[in-house]
Amino acid sequence: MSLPILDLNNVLAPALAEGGLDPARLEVGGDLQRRFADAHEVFERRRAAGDLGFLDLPFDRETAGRVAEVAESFGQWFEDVVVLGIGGSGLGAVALREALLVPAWNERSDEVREYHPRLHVVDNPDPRTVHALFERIDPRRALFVVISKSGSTAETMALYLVARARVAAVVEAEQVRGHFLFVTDPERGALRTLAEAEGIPTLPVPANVGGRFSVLSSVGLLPAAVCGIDIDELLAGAAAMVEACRGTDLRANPAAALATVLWAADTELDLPIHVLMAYADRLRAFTLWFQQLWAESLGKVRGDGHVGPTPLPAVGATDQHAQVQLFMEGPRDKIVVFLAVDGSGVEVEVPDLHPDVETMAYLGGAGLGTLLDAERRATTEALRLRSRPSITLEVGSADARSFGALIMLFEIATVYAGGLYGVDPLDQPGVELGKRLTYALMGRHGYEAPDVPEVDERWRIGGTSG
Ligand SMILES: O=P(O)(O)OC[C@H]1O[C@](O)(CO)[C@@H](O)[C@@H]1O
Repeated sequence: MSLPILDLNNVLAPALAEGGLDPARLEVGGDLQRRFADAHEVFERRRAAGDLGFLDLPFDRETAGRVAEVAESFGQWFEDVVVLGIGGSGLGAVALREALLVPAWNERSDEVREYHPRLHVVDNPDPRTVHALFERIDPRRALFVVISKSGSTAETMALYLVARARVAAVVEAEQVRGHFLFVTDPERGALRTLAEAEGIPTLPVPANVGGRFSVLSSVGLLPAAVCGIDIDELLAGAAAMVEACRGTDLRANPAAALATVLWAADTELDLPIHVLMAYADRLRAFTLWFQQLWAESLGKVRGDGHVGPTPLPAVGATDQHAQVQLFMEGPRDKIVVFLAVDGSGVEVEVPDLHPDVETMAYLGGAGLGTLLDAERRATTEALRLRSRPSITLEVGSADARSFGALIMLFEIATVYAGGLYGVDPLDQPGVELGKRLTYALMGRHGYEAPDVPEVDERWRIGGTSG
């Protein structure tokens, strides 16, 4: 199978006239290669300690079989499947649905229904979203898949309670549990306890797989399989990428090259903003999945300093008319990773209706896919001409197999990047304080209300008219 190709030319000298990395530094014996070797050692140590459970997921046939069984039997009894989960427990399902099921991101994807149930993913406890969902679906015909590794995340618990009450209002008491499936830690947490007490079916998130690395566990596989995505292909692509990312030779290990170049871009070239710009609507949600992965894994305290790149999602050609002005002429603090997708299989020809109108004639007879790809190549070249670096990841057709490979590439690169930055990419201590303060504000037992400074009304500006 063909795996994504990582093209580094436009971050290297001489293609980049100014500020490019010297390619010799990436060769065997080069200093970046040696620097990566240290990060690789950390990675291997953690792998041996059993911390990197996400690497085993593509080979876990038992879980894949169980997921397929649940999705094909239980899952197909329903008209609507509603995933309730946030962060790593929701973003992966959306990325898979958008990439592999619905071609256009801005279509009402949840209204596409043929054989499979419609898949909805609710992450935010926004009352308008939740209200609108329950206006559209019939809880008697809906399955709620509650996904939470910890089994305690406030947003997900609240959404579960709402869903539970909505179901209980319209079905017999003994049927309520048949409308729920929990995806959670195999041993711990409130969802696990509840499932055991009430006989609610569950699927596990392995204890050594953290939320943002869990898309290839039941967390992403179940929603994907329910709506007809070929999870075997997805896992086969991911497995091939695990095999491809071994060793310390940057020219033979794409995740190593990606992580090392992005780390060097931040720490040496002063390019701390890492833009992921997909030239396909259907990869927009993937860029949001990447944003969580990169931000939550790498934005950390190290010693007494703070490190971490800022991931910035973008979509071409849309963002050529929004963010590219900034990328071209704004501060030199960005490196763009382009996702180039081969649109083969689907092409829409532009008809040659006005051969005499100069602004339209050249488009006649071309394909929209050809135009989109030309725009990507042109943007890459425009950046290069201004010595603004970019990387291109050619992801092929972005079918289930290559998408699985792409997911694994970024997951492995993230752990490598953690080693390069000298931080633990698997934890997220920075989100705890906000969680505790929310508990306090919501009156959770044992959490004290924060001591908020008095508000000075003079600095609350606006709000009245006339
Ligand atoms: O799966 P859980 O435990 O509900 O957590 C949801 C998300 O919350 C976080 O812990 C913090 O934002 C993420 O890492 C995680 O993906």
